Amino acid sequence: MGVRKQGARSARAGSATNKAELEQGLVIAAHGRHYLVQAAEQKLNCVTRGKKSDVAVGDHIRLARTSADQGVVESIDERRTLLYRSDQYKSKLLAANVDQLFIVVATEPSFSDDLVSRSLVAAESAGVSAHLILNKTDITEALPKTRERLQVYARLGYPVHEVSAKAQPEETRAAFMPLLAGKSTILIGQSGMGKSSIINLIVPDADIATREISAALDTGKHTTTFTRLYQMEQEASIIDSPGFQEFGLYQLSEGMLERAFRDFTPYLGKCRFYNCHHLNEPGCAVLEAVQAGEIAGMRHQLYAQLVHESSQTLY
Ligand SMILES: Nc1nc2c(ncn2[C@@H]2O[C@H](COP(=O)(O)OP(=O)(O)OP(=O)(O)O)[C@@H](O)[C@H]2O)c(=O)[nH]1
Ligand SMILES: [Zn+2]
Repeated sequence: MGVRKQGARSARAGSATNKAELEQGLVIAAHGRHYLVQAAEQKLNCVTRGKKSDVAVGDHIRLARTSADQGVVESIDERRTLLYRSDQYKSKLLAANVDQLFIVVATEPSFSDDLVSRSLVAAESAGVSAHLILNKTDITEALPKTRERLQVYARLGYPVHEVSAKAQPEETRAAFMPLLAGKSTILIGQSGMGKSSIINLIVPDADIATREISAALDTGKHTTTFTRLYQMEQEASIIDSPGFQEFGLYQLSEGMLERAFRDFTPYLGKCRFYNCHHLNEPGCAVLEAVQAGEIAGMRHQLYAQLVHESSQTLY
């Protein structure tokens, strides 16, 4: 998919400075500074120069070969989108060039609204569309309450798809396929939501591919601790990322934050002060909407927390 050789003379060790001589590749897995890259005919184990690790899974890169199955990343092609999170000290790239983010939640165990909203904010600010996948709908006792919890996101226009990877595998597969065709999709979710079960349903050879990638990158047995990309039919690709407990967004400025909250959009520009922070200013249209119940209090609290985080950035 989109991988082709650049010119007949492919690059040899260190000799390639001309872009046209470099080979093109797609980064399909990342582990520290080691990347597995799908080049024209084979997968290559690549490293970056120096200490840089600014390559993301999903990146289209130019590489110079250093041996039959190894190479050095020389440049990264312009990205359509880039999803990343960050803490106070540094940012961590999640995936490049994805079209959509699927957030997997479940009836059980309970999911975190904080992580869901943070993921949505990351998607909004990256220009990536976001969908919620509600898995384990077969656990009927917990279904009404979970649906109710997801209403806040559905009202904002985020599609919520109900599936049951275990109880209705065929229906689940059928529900996913049209959503994936022609797109690059990243799946994220907290541990236990059923993300692996879903990946195994929609990517038939996921286990084998993961073992191969793990062996090639020499990651040992910890097969789920790295992000990987599966290329599928119908020009679709799926990125599976390891579960995480935190989703720092320290990189987002206040201006980016207010725009990443869809619920704020109707009120922006309507506050008494043109430079309103929407935190405690008099005449703030956003705060009035929170008081009137038009914006969920939980969403505004997260906004305030993220504004606080963005002021703590040390890089
Ligand atoms: N009842 C029910 N259980 C499910 C469903 N899908 C997955 N599970 C179960 O939920 C548990 C977690 O599923 P996984 O697919 O391992 O979840 P995960 O999100 O990948 O979790 P980690 O591997 O910890 O990251 C397993 O015991 C699955 O069998 C479902 O649709 N219904
Ligand atoms: Zn305001």
